Amino acid sequence: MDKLAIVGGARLAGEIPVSGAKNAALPILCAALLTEEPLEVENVPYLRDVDTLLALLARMGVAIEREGPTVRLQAKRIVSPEAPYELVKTMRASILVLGPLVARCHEAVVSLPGGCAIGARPVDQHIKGLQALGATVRVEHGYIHATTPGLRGARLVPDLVTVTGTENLLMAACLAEGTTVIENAAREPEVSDLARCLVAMGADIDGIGTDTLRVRGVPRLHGARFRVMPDRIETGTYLCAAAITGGQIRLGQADPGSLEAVLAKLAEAGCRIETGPDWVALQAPARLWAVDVRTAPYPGFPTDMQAQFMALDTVAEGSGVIRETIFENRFMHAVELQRLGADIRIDGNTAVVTGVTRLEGATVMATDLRASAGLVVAALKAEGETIIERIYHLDRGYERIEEKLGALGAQVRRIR
Ligand SMILES: CC(=O)N[C@H]1[C@@H](OP(=O)(O)OP(=O)(O)OC[C@H]2O[C@@H](n3ccc(=O)[nH]c3=O)[C@H](O)[C@@H]2O)O[C@H](CO)[C@@H](O)[C@@H]1O
Ligand SMILES: C=C(OP(=O)(O)O)C(=O)O
Repeated sequence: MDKLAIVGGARLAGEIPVSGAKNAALPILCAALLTEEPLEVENVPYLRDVDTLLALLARMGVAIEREGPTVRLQAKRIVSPEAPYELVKTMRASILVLGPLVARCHEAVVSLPGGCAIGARPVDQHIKGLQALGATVRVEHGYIHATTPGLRGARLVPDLVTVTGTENLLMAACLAEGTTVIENAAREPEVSDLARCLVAMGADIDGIGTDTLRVRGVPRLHGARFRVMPDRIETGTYLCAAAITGGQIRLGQADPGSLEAVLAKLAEAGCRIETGPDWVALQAPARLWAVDVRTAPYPGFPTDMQAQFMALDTVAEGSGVIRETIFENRFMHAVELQRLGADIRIDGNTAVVTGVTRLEGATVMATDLRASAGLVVAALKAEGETIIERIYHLDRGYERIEEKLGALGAQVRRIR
């Protein structure tokens, strides 16, 4: 298993480009299931999760060609509307094939994703929504079996804000007969990116970017070409990496408008932030101030940036209170940060982080994707060498991470 070795202390400086967003690319690639015509998706990042999803789509009979960051998919005929446990267990986002398969094939058999390091993560709201659209759904032996004579539009009100739940129901609604209204919809920019791709494919969707999506079903969707938005979480992670080292960086091909809550917190921590239409630059102070963070659905502070900010607070001036409101078990990085010398007290969903003047390199274990990102941020500041084990988590979501950090002057190498 690959490991990452980071020698902390280098001040990050320079410019790198942001990759396409994992969490937008995954649902958009699944949208290819909704049409027999070709869908050409640009700016698709090279990530393990993308490989997993493309393998799953290929199994279903989707023809796939990849040329650099462009992926061309054509689902002329779906040979098997099934997503097996072996693939779904390695990537929860595989659940995103459920809505498109039910809409297009009128049947689907998709493994339940199961729990994962950050929480139970049930998919009851996906199922409830599909039932309201006229699917018969039963869960048996760990699989969701859904069938329908044809979906019909309905008013859907999920009990909570769910990102992939909204995406699944949005894709299903595009081919349902009549109008669907999704209230309490997730407003994450990745949901809007998917919606814009669906519109490019001929879907009729109003309310994009709001919490009420109105979809007038159409009999068929057609092919399209679509460019995936920049990854706001990757952007935020590199900004944190620069911030903790007292650095100065510029990120190109970015979308600063999609990460206002994160930029505001970095400014509160003492960083100077400048933005342009497709770039963001950060200049860090010699020492950061600790900031409080409370995760919330968009436009609130993203849970996917919580670990990276916990890392910042470990060496900041003062104390920061971090509240995780989305996932019930997303503080796995705290114990690993303590191994580097951090002062963190956990009480339920709250972590109180008191800044220390130095962290020390140690061997730590990555437990999930963003926990790993938090450890990378901390390791860049820690004195001496930090070895991060199990970095396959990082490879799920960060394209060429050691190359990008290296280009900014970090001392980082992959141990194979
Ligand atoms: C591939 C992708 O886009 N992943 C993102 C997506 O995950 P994902 O879409 O899985 O997260 P959700 O928005 O669905 O989860 C939000 C909360 O709702 C709960 N819930 C969700 C669905 C459901 O049917 N029942 C239920 O109880 C979850 O357990 C969680 O506590 O949004 C999360 C929250 O921004 C991000 O951290 C993930 O990076
Ligand atoms: C939690 C994440 O991904 P997933 O929903 O695929 O587990 C993430 O991107 O931080």
